Parts: sequence; structure tokens; C-alpha cells
Amino acid sequence: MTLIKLEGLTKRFGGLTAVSDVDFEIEKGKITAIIGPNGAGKSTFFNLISGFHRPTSGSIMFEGKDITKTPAHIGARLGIARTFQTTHLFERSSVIDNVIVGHRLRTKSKLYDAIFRTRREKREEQMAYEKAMTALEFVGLADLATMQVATISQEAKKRVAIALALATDPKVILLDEPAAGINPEETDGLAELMKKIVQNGITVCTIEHKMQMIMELADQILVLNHGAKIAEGTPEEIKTNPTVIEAYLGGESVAEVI
Ligand SMILES: Nc1ncnc2c1ncn2[C@@H]1O[C@H](COP(=O)(O)OP(=O)(O)OP(=O)(O)O)[C@@H](O)[C@H]1O
Repeated sequence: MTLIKLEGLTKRFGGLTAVSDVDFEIEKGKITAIIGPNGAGKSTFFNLISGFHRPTSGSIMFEGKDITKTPAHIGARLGIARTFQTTHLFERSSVIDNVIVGHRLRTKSKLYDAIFRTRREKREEQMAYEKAMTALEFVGLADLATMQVATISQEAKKRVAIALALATDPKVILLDEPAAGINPEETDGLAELMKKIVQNGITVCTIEHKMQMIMELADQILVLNHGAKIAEGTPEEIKTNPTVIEAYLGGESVAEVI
């Protein structure tokens, strides 16, 4: 079943076409990977789906609804969550406070509520704490909840970034290079976490450069090059696709690389 349907998705920055006329469907309950060389348009593609950029043309349907012009905070409420680089975390705050802030940014209290401490505000504060704790337990970080982010490992920070997205109760989570900068063992741990997310009914869409991980993990892969879709398919199909081999790997012998 299709969760997100993209048609003719295009984003231009001045004269540069970062995403070019992409048709693609993200399947519900699956792990989809977006791959492609540096500058291929992967991050822009995520920014379009999550509403951080508005497409120049084309459309985005989410659960059959047109969300092409929906801004990010509304997209988050509809159930689209994305992770950011770990550099976006507040290093001097605790792990749990980081997750709570992430959740609060997406909940309803307005400044008025915060100042006058309305009942809704207090209720939301309690809810945010509980959501944050549940998300931390889910990603295996409950023990680190009160630690300052600056003192935890890079891998734990990656998990905090994921917890932050999970705390918003998403239907789909967009992961931006979750395994960048961590060792192979930790990469395996993150792959397990992605499987667990999907098993819990949340669709996963990930940008990742670690090919071995993607080939073992993804159900479907979208390959972008210069903003355009050059291939889509299962890992097996992508591994042997001559266009992918040529464009993505510069014609290198493929077998060892993928
Ligand atoms: N806000 C922006 N303004 C202008 N150009 C941009 C902007 N964001 C991205 N670009 C350009 O769009 C192209 C695609 O960039 P994007 O970051 O989406 O690629 P990517 O595949 O995520 O790359 P990487 O793997 O290096 O992160 C690049 O040429 C980039 O310089």
C-alpha cells in the first residue's frame, strides 16, 4: 500500500535543479532507502517531503491527501517526522530535555499557554515527558535520560535524534544518514533499530551512504543522480542495474562496492 506518492517532484534553486521530475511511491510498512552520489538531491528530496521546502512543481500525496503545499509543522502533525544531523542537538541539555523540546515544538500550546501555565499547558508538559521517556526506552537510551548530550557517544546521539522524531508519533520517519560517522558494530545496532521501528508499524525512509547496510536492510531503493531518478527497485535489482553502476559508482567494478 502506498503511503506517500510523488509525481513530477521538482525543486529548483535559481538555475540549479536539485530534484528533477521525480515520480516515486513510498510503501507503507517498508524500509525505503534513498541513495545517490554527493549532491544528487537526497537531502532536498527529504526537505520536500517533510515540508521544509516547497516544490517548484509536482505533487506530494500523503495517505491520499495532497500535502504539496503543507508546511513542516503541519506535516509533523499529520505524521511525517524527520531526523536532523546530531549537530542540531542541544549539547548542554540533558538527553530527555532534548527529546521533550522536539516534542513540544510540534504540540499545540501557544506562547499564551506557556506564560499563564494553563491546564492544557501542564497536561501537555506531562504528556511530552511521558512521550519522550517512551521514545528513549524504545531506542535503548532510558538509562542515559538525564545525561548531558555533550557527554554521550556519537552513536547515542544518533539514537537521540531518532527518539526525537519518534516522540511525535509519526506514521513515517525520514532518517538522514543515520549511520554516518559510527563504527560497523554500531551500524548493525542502528539497522536493528530501523527494523524495530518498522515492526512497530512506522514506515522508514532513509538516506544512507553505507551500501552494505542498505542492501541488507531496504525493501525498496530509489537512486537519484543530478536530481533525477535513475532507478528504483529491490536491492537485488539495484545492484545489477547498469545505469546505477555507471552513474553511481562511476563504472567501477561493482560487486565489492555494493
Ligand atoms: N537551499 C539551497 N539553496 C541552493 N542550492 C541548494 C540548496 N540546498 C541544496 N542545494 C543544491 O542542490 C543540490 C542537491 O543538494 P542535496 O544536499 O539535496 O544533495 P545530497 O544528495 O543530499 O548531497 P549529500 O550526499 O552531499 O548530502 C546541490 O547542488 C546543492 O548545492
